[in-house]
Parts: sequence; C-alpha cells; structure tokens
Amino acid sequence: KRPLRLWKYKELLPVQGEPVSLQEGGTPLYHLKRIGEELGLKNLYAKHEGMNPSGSFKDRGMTVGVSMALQLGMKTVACASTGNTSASLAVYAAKAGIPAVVLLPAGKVALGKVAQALMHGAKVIAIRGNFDRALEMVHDLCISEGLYLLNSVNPYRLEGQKTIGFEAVDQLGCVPDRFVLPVGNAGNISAVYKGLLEYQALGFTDSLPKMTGVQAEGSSPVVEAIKKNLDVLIPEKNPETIATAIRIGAPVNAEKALTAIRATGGCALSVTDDEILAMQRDLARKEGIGVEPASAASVAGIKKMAEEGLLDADEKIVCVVTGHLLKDPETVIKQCEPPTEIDPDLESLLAVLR
Ligand SMILES: Cc1ncc(COP(=O)(O)O)c(/C=C/C(=O)C(=O)O)c1O
Repeated sequence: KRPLRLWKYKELLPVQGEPVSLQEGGTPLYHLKRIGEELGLKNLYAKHEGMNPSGSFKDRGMTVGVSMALQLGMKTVACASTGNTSASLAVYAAKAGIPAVVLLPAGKVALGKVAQALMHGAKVIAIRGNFDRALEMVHDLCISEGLYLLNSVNPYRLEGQKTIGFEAVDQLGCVPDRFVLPVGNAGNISAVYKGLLEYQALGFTDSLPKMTGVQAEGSSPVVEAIKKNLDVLIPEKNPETIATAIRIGAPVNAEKALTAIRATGGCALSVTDDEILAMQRDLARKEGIGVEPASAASVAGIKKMAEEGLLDADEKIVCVVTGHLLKDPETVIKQCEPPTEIDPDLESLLAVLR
C-alpha cells in the first residue's frame, strides 16, 4: 500500500525512472465545519496545497516538469512568475542540481516567495512590468538561449497538478459535486479537470464535478469570457488585485479552463479584494487554516454563491486553497492590528488583558 503522495500515481505520470522529488502531494483535505455551518453547507472541504514542500500547489507541476527537464537533457530551467512558480522552480532545480532563471514583476511579488527564490539559488530578475510581460520575455529568452520553459504552457506542469483531483477523490471517497479553484494563468483548473477525466476514463469514477473558477474582481478575464460566451478571451491590460498571485491579465491556459468549466456545467465568478481578505481571516480564525490571499478566493467564491442561494446544502464541495499564509506576511501585517507592546512587568500585562 503506497503512502498518499504525488508519486503514488506514477503510472499516470510521464516521468521514466527516479523523479526529482521532495515528497510532494498527499496534502490534507479538511472539512470546513464552522464556515460550512455558517453558509448552510454540510460538505464543504478545503484541500490545503500550502502544505507542499515549497508551500504551494506548484510543487506538483515542478516535480514532474523538472524531472522531464533532466530526462530531456535540458541544462537550465526558467519561468516567469507571480511568485509561487518561481519559488517552486528554485526548490526543484536545487534538488535536481541545475540552474534556474526566474522573471518576476518588480515590486509585485509577496516577500516569502522572493525569499524562497533567492535562498534556493535561482537567478532572480525583476522586470519593470507585469507578469504577462515577464511571461512574454521568458518565452523569448528560452527560444534564444535554449533554456527549458516551465510555466504552465509546459504540459508537464499540468501533468503533475492533475494529481490534486486524484487525491481529493481518493480522500473524499467519491467525486465531489463541485471543485473550486482560484484562477490566474488557469493551469490548475485545467489540470484538475484533466485528472478527473482520466479517473473517469479508467473506470475509477463515473461522474465529473462542476469545475468552478474564482478570480479577483480587478483581474478576471476568464469570468468575462464565460459571461460573454467567448471562445477566445479578451486579456485584461492592467490586472489589479491585492491577491498578487492571481494578478494575471492574459491567462495562457484560458481555452482549457473555458472547456473545463463549460463541459462540466461549472461556472466562473469574481470576488472583491475585501471578500478575499475576509475569507483569509475566516479560514485562519474559524478553521485554523493559514493561506495567502489568492488561495482564499476559492472559498470566498463559495460564500458568495451560497449567499446567492446557488448551492444545495448537501452539495459535496472541494475548494483548493493553493498557497501557505507565510508566503505573504506583509499583507497580513497590513490587515491586522499590531501586537500590543507593554513594559516587561506583570501589572502592565494584566492591564492590557483585562
Ligand atoms: C497561491 C496561488 N493560487 C492560485 C494561483 C492560480 O493558479 P493558476 O490559475 O494555475 O495560475 C497561483 C498562480 C501563481 C502563478 O501563476 C505563478 O506563481 O506564476 C498561486 O500562486
């Protein structure tokens, strides 16, 4: 009996031989009891992808992507990132013993993610432009220098991330009615859909969940495309949201995400920055689950749908919370009251606790 980890599913993954692995996957599936009760939802779950080695779901894509880089004889790996992809690439490149180059939108990446990319030894370049511009540039870089591009345009990234769907079904014991993910470059929602299709094709399951994508209001091109019934999406020129991880105007996997949502009768909705921050706080204080802002968008989307009466009390809902709280400590410090500072004596302490 194999432990619940990503490589439990190795026969469904493309890597031959020993993968570059840090025991990723096997993340907890938590029942959101309190938040579920507040929303009248009996079966609301969160799969905490912040419990991966580098603190986000990106590790699933990178264990496969970096393993394939070695298998293909590539010498250097590269990506553009809003932060977590670069952190994860740095981690897995270090494990593989090959160099990594990462391009970040200057001034728009959460502190923890920059710290990881730097400490794990990537060459970290900050572009005076947004993520979408950085992605264009890293594409050109890889073509001109023969580097291996590991953004989610690379299908091996999605191969690793599809295991989120396998694990959730195995943990829940059935296919959920709805699978909810925050959407930025739209790779994760596409990957999970692919995995669930494969489980069905293999005869392990006989249904598919409604694939539900949640974006930040200031950065929601997929929501717009669904609303306007478009097949090709109109990029958002200047995406803006405090959830910097999903501050992406031209998602490279948009078409796959639109298919995933439409083929399963799912939906796409946006939530405000305030709704994201409120849910980040609720998850931390009511469920003990610490996530970064973008991750809370999936549960904030469910709260919105529940309040609009769109959900059935018995619906089995899995929300993916995609990154750890520690990734973005600055946003937390800005949102919270500061610590109460006192003189170092008991009387001062009692004075502030009474
Ligand atoms: C915490 C967190 N939550 C959700 C998403 C959205 O997933 P996709 O829709 O598959 O992009 C991201 C994406 C981050 C990057 O795209 C990057 O790191 O470059 C994230 O870090």
